[in-house]
Amino acid sequence: MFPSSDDLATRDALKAFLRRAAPCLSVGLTAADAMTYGAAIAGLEAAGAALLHFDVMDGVFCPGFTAGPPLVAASRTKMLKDVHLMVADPIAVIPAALKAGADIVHVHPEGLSHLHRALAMLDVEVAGRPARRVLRAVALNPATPADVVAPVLGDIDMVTLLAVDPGWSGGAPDAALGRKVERLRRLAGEAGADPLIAIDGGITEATIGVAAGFRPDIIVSGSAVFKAGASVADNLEGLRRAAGR
Ligand SMILES: O=C(CO)[C@@H](O)[C@H](O)COP(=O)(O)O
Repeated sequence: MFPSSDDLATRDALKAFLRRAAPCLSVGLTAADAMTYGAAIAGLEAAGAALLHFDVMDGVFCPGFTAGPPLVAASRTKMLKDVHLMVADPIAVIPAALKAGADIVHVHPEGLSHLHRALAMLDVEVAGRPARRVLRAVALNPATPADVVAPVLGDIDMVTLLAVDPGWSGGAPDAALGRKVERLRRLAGEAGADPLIAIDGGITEATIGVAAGFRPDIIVSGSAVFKAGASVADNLEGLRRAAGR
């Protein structure tokens, strides 16, 4: 469900809250009908979703465009705002994402010259909420090795492994992704770090069991929640059941 004020007190408390719900679903709002985003958010809250995932696309880093920080700001919700910056210049977008109230911000290292700088920009309090810091996340494309995050494991709270290139669809969690999760766990252990691990892309009722088998803390799903035919509540329940929750 939703985090209590104790769960929100520190980054570690928030990570522990998300781990208690593992695999916690982060639901991609942009898969919903844009004319009904408000109703979609209300439906997710009623169905007990804890994380609302925003795919921010700029048409440069990935195909397609989405509304970005203005949509994050306009989305009034008790869910945590999980913002995935799929943009060519995250450093330019981070200030607006923070101002919009993001609780988690993902940056991609691919094409980014200054990953440390971007992560340092995320080391701030959540906009408008007291004494709580943003969770700093790095998202990796399927072809990007887990080792890329090794130098920054001490500076991040979460790593998201994509099963599909940003902006595309059709990927699915597979054995290679499982090996990448294991490699990430090993790197984190060596660094004395303990990031949340998320899997994103190609998640359906048929594939979520494979993803859950890799024991991630978070699984991102959009289309399988909003476009799978049944109601949002039933689709969420089906995903949770198939994930073994
Ligand atoms: O970020 C990406 C990659 O384009 C997506 O994986 C979405 O985050 C999830 O979308 P669905 O495939 O679940 O609709």
